[in-house]
Amino acid sequence: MIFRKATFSDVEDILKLINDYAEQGLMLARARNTLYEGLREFILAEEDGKVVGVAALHLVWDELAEIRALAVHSSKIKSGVGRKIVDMLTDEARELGVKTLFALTYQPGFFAKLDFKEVPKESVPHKMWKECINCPKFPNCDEIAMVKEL
Ligand SMILES: CC(=O)SCCNC(=O)CCNC(=O)[C@H](O)C(C)(C)COP(=O)(O)OP(=O)(O)OC[C@H]1O[C@@H](n2cnc3c(N)ncnc32)[C@H](O)[C@@H]1OP(=O)(O)O
Repeated sequence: MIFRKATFSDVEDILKLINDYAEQGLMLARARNTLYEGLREFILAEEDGKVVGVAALHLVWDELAEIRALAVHSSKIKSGVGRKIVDMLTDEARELGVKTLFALTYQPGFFAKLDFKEVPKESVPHKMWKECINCPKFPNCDEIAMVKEL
């Protein structure tokens, strides 16, 4: 398995991976245009030419960044792919000077394993929510806020 930055030729595979889970209500769906615009944020896992895992590091504000769009193919669940991708994005965040890394998720147990702590949504910086207005669930967010101080 190799872990690498995403390129244009990965877009359709990434969309399918994310949006299949979105249909099950496990994560938010992505539109093709936003994926192109944010393509440089993505790291993926590839095995036998197939994309089997993906996630993005999104910079939000001064020293603040988000792990988003994390998805591992069902055939590779619980084999360390998600951890490896989030660890790589965490290293990248550190290099950039990020001090607070967060995720909004329905999988707090996974993020807890990676030393993220659950926090009350009201306690997180307002800047963290600046893109929520574009979310179909706004203002009724039911995701859990997980934070890791770097
Ligand atoms: C910010 C966001 O994008 S939230 C969206 C998250 N994505 C989804 O829910 C889509 C569907 N789910 C998935 O794609 C995967 O199950 C993921 C991304 C949640 C986890 O990826 P995996 O590659 O299976 O996790 P990985 O194998 O690296 O697990 C790391 C550790 O977390 C544990 N773990 C994995 N998933 C979970 C979970 N859902 N709940 C609790 N613990 C978990 C593993 O057992 C492992 O523990 P260990 O180190 O003690 O062995």
